[in-house]
Amino acid sequence: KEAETQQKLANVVILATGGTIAGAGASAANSATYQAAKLGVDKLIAGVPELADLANVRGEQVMQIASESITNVDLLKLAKRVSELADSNDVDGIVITHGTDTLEETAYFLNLVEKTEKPIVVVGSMRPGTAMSADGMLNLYNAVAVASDKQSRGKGVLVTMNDEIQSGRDVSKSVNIKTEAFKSAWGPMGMVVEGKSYWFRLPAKRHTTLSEFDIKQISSLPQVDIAYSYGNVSDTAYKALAQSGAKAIIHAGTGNGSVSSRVVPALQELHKNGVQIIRSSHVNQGGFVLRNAEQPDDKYDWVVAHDLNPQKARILAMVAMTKTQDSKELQRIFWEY
Ligand SMILES: NC(=O)C[C@H](N)C(=O)O
Repeated sequence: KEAETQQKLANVVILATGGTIAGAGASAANSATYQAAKLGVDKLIAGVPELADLANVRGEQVMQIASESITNVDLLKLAKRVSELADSNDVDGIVITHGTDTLEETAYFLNLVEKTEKPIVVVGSMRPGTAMSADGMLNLYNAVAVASDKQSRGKGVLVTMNDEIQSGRDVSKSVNIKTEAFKSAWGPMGMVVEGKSYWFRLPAKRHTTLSEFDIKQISSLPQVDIAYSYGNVSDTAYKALAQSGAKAIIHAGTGNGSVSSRVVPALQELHKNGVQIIRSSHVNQGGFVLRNAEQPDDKYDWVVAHDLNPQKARILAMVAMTKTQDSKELQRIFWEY
């Protein structure tokens, strides 16, 4: 009987990378003061025995770090392992446990480069497992539920936090401390409640199998950096980033991705020297940057990130620049993904 149920259940692999979901604090009252990336994947799985009701689950520790320390090399390593597993006949779905600080970047990266319809779900927690009302157990349970559900196939990389199913493209950490941290300007795709998914919308942007990018063809990522804008900003950071080798600079602009008159000349100069300038917005609840609004992008040959926040724009620019250095092509890619 047991063997029969095992056969019917989906095979889900949990790839653990660290983060608060694997964190531990000194006491149950420590919901914000703790060390991330302490618990191994076997302990995470053992902590939620109910996972066995949802799927045949096995774990792999890909790395053990807080997500603010993830590098491009780590990102490639993780994505390549996801791709190998997705190609394997005995894997139906993949869950990635991840710190929440850069979870949105990893989820978007995988959404762009993984050539599979199999569900890939990225999940984290806002409180360590040792804290009162820890959110990691339920988030992980929900992630495995979504990853083992056939309905989740072909919907792009997903994120399950706080009972919501979010698109890995759209979702962003919008609040810290609170468990309702992950929001998307375009709303969640669905809900997951007591192990069952309820879907309401689909992503309109190209992803996974419909993406022109493939992790199997990517062995390194170009240097793309972000410069933050504010009143009284100078061009120092932009120039320094270019000097350190940035192939593109994401302008984390005010409002509509506006650029201070003190910075415009430097950006024109940097672009003449081959650095792509990509205008995004750092407003909190979803920027919306349009070409030639605020700045004459056609004239300067700059690119706009549209609704992508600066950190997501960096991910797309890196992926796009593995294939093209042409600003028109980059702009097409920014509209389509
Ligand atoms: N809630 C978290 O996971 C935060 C942690 N700093 C991380 O990203 O690894």
